[in-house]
Amino acid sequence: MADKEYTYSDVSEHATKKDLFVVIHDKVYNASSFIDEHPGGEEVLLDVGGQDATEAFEDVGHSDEAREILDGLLVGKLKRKEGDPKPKTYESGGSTVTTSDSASMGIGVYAIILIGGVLAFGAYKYLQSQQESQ
Ligand code: HEM
Repeated sequence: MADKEYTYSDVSEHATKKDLFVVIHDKVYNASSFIDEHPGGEEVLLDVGGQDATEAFEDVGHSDEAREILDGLLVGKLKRKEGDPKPKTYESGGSTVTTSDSASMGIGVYAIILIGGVLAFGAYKYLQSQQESQ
């Protein structure tokens, strides 16, 4: 059953509390048995019912336990057709994507510190040579 393929339009037909499919990382999950137990409430799950919930799910930073529950709800995988919405937020199939942004920020900060250091050293050397020539 878990290797059944669903298109977006198949998934979008399951958007009620008793029959609730969500797509996360191109896999299709039936969340209706879990919705009453969801610590984040039923409202958020109903909001993404029948749609791609990858971004909403990853934004919350769900635990490994949440991912295990997800495994148990798997009903199939998503079959993409041309014109379907693009997969959301993940490029490498990994779980966290926002890290690349902060990594490049980090390099920028180091570059500024490095340039500042080089300039300060140059100024120090320059003043030293001025003093020596007096
Ligand atoms: C079928 C998919 C989902 C499963 C199996 C699931 C499971 C869980 C679990 C087990 C927790 C407890 C904390 C943790 O272990 O991370 C949790 C918390 C939470 N979930 Fe989900 N979740 C799903 C989808 C979503 C979606 C689509 C949203 C949309 C925003 C969402 C929003 C939240 C929020 C806000 C919390 C935090 C609640 C709190 O700490 O008060 N969840 N979820």
